[in-house]
Amino acid sequence: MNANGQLHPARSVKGDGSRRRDDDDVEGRYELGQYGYGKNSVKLLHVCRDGAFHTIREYEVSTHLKLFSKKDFIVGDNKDIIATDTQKNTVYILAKKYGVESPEEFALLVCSHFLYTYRHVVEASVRVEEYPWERLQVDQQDHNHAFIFSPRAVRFCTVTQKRNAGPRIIGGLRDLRVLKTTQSAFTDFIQDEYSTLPDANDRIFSTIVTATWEYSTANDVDFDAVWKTVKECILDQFAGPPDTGIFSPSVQNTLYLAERMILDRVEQISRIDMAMPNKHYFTLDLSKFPLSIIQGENKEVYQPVDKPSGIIHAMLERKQQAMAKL
Ligand SMILES: O=c1[nH]c(=O)c2[nH]c(=O)[nH]c2[nH]1
Repeated sequence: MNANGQLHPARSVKGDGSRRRDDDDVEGRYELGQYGYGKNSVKLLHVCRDGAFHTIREYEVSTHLKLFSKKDFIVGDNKDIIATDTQKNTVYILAKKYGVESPEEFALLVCSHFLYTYRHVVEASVRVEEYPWERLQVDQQDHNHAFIFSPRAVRFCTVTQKRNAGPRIIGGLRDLRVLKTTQSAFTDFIQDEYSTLPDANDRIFSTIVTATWEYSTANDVDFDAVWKTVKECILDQFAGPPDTGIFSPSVQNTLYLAERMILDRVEQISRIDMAMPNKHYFTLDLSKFPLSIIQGENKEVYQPVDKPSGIIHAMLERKQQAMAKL
């Protein structure tokens, strides 16, 4: 606490209360645009020990701060800098003091710590990426303290908070790679002098899904449950029931239906943005080879082609009147 009884002195305010303006270009010719600094990828393993039953969460945490003053950039005055090394230490200390809940809750905690502790921080942004550890099962029984890395999809979030404003919480999922061998077609598209792709009534559909979504609130959200629901909706719309599957007329339509299902299921999500590259598995025309080698139509051997890939993306958001009702 300082002499004025302030818990957290506003460090960019001079003794006489006026703001320092020594952060403009000396000759007034240029203006600094977006700026900020922080620590990327602070690696953290948190172990929660409940007797013999242990739970882990492993994160990479990136912290970014925007300070009121730009004097560190412009005149080389470091007095306002919260060193990136200090930011790294803060991540560990907060994890030790308060534990590690979901990525979103931990990011909210780190953001509010920086804004509360340093009055000259005008914006804090924290990204958390979670390592996909799953509890090991032995003979269908959960292991007390052993885990297996199951990289089915990477979970991440970004929380950004400006001083005197609520947090903006973005949840995310990436690297969810899926493939199905039927129930996908692509027909009826423009055929003109530039086209060579024939209609496909039954093709392989494979993609690597990325999704990011924005929460309209931080209150009473079970972030872990929401992440699972988002993943389930995407898989549901991609795969459908185990015996029959679900028909996809295009990547576009499958992507849209997944987004719609997510907005239907999770009312705290205000918008969702998804990208699905079309990872091509081309049908090989083997008809020119002798019949003694090739028996009938080839529906077994495909050619995976990584690049180029199609890329389909769309953002779906609630209309304003629907938001007002929430
Ligand atoms: O689902 C698809 N959407 C497209 O826009 C497209 N374009 C393409 O060549 N193949 C596909 N598949």
